[in-house]
Amino acid sequence: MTMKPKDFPPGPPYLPILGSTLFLPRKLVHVTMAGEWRRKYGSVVGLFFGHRTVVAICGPKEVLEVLRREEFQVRPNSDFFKARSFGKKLGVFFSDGPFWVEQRRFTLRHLRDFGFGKKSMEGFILDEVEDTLSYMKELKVMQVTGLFSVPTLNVLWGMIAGTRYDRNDERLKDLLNRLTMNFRSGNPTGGIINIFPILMTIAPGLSGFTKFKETLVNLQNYIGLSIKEHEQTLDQNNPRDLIDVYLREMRKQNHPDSTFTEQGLITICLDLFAAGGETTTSTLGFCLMYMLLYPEVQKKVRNELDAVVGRDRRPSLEDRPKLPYVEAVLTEVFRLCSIAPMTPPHCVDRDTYINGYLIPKDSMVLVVLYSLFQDKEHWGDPEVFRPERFLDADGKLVKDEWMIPFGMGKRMCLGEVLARSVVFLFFTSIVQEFLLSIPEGDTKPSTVPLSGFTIAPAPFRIKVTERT
Ligand code: HEM
Repeated sequence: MTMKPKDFPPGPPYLPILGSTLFLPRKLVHVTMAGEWRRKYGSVVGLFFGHRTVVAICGPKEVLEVLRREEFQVRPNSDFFKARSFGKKLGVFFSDGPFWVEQRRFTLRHLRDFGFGKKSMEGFILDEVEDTLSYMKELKVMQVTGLFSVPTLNVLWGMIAGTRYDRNDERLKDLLNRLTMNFRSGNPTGGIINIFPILMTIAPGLSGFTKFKETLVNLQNYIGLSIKEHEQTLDQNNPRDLIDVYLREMRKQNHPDSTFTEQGLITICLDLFAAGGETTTSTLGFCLMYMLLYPEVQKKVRNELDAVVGRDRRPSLEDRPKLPYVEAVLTEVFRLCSIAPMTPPHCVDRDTYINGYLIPKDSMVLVVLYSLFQDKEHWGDPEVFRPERFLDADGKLVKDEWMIPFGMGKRMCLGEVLARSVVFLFFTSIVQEFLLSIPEGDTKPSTVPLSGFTIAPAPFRIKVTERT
């Protein structure tokens, strides 16, 4: 029988072996955690995944506190998470300690060199924007799901591997579809396999692990192939992309304790691929959805773009400070849609306390960002789409400390600058170029999202009409 430690936070019932598993909601876990559970048990909720102690942080004040405190910045030692990185803690997403510090710093620094936060990143993105606009012009009516998958991936892959793919590349389409299925089949707790890693061995088919593994191996091979090509053409003095600089570092640090290995490189590429593609694509999908649902907001965005940018050139990142209404709309989409309603699981590296409750060493910590974005007391009408909440009486953008869709502190998203830039440039260029509407005969898109590791819009179609 699982023993509840003294001072462990209250939470749903738990059973021998199964722990609290039966009482976990199947879909949109974060909604139950920030709503029903917070009301019933408080902001810090204790759970058991099998024998493992787990704590869900369901209140805004506590979320901000946990993201600031040092002891919460490690990742759980999970066989399932390690299954995606050759049975080890590699890459950036699920690693920690000095290994993570070195790899995160290196990745961030070199992505910056190849375009993060600099003009050259804008060039990568704008090429993809033009390609997408031509595609939309041709189709006129289209499914939004999938519309942005290849272009957003191309931006990322351009910086990582120096290549871009055609929208119709069959192998890439297949990989993206599988990746999306993996994303949708899990949930931010890591899902059933994370709770019972034994399922990977005793019921791989039934638990979904076989499919997960198949996609993973496909992706690893895909990345591995690109690494081999880079190895053959590497010029140490003229690195072309992230893979080149990583290979150069591997050769430089050629000793057994080096954190730079080929498996490590594959995992970093996989992390960026998985963390960056689906999230940015879904955000853009939601942006378009809200433009269909709120035509008056769409009109205001277009008016602001016409006044500030005009129609003779595309919006650029330099325009951002002059477009407060656009920024308010994007912030409201980030708030209301909560693409990452929970961070990937954190963990504690020592016994610690929050609100007087014990969080035992090695407990998994689920951080519900959604609780910040939906707090009634803070927002008044959190369920309403109202970009004006981020503008003051003079129409200037108002910063809100609770708007942390990319997390906060040491583990905060490594791709924030890139993601915000991609979303801004695609969104503004599309609204500048087209009038967006619901296709004749279609019903209004549903704002009820699809569940998964992250949140995605349910499929809907859009009609684009070129402006005269
Ligand atoms: C709208 C898009 C995105 C959103 C909302 C988002 C959100 C987040 C959040 C909430 C975290 C977790 C922070 C934590 O664990 O406390 C995270 C981590 C991370 N994100 Fe993003 N992200 C987005 C796009 C991207 C992109 C484009 C990339 C890649 C270039 C990326 C790479 C990562 C990585 C590598 C981590 C793990 C960082 C670490 O553990 O040190 N993300 N992201």
